[in-house]
Amino acid sequence: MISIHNISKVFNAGRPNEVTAVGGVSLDVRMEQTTILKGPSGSGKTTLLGLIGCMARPSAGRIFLKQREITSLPERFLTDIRRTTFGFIFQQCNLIKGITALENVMLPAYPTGEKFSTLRGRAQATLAMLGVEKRAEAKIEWLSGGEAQRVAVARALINNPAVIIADEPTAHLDTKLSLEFIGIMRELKSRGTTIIIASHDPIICESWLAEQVVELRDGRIVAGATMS
Ligand SMILES: Nc1ncnc2c1ncn2[C@@H]1O[C@H](COP(=O)(O)OP(=O)(O)OP(=O)(O)O)[C@@H](O)[C@H]1O
Repeated sequence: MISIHNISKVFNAGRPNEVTAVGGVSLDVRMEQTTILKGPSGSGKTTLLGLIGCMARPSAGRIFLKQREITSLPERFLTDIRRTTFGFIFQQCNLIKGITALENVMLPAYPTGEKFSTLRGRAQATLAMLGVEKRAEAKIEWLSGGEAQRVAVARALINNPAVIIADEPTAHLDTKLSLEFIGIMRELKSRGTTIIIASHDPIICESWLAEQVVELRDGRIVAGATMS
């Protein structure tokens, strides 16, 4: 369980342009389930994902990962938790051009200090699991949209994370690719992965992925919007 207790994130605190992106959110994310954060643009979805995934620190409140309070841990512990617990899928894939699909997948695992050949083998196996092993040596700019999406998922999986965090993963995909993405998530869920997705795409929000839906507006949970 990831327990979020009264968490807030304020940007530019004390300045005229102060923004409360997340204001007093409390939420339990169940492991091995899928949770969707939905809400209009600017409602705080990305910020909340970043807080859950230890990419940013909250201004107030606490987060517990399997009963361990992680909010106040020193940065080096947070980096470690981020790397071993979470895999991130971004809106525009965020793959690095100029290097190959395989190299992109391996990148998040370099800091683990693992042997290069072991890491390479695991990256190849992950690409194969997603059906894009034949594109391993292709540069990112040579990939189709669907291939790039699968490589982005492979990169998120390389450190075998317990939790996948995806921010608007279908925003730039057509219906076919969006359904493909949902299929990949189904496979991950069947392997016991916890999935948290920020999306306002009806294809996602009305799919089986909507096990727990949390609706945000102006950085707060809309009353009565959490369902399971
Ligand atoms: N680094 C930042 N500095 C200042 N304000 C920020 C920053 N990041 C986000 N915000 C503001 O916080 C609010 C919530 O933004 P956030 O990106 O979390 O919303 P969102 O629901 O993910 O929106 P979208 O769907 O458009 O990505 C917005 O008003 C945004 O402008």
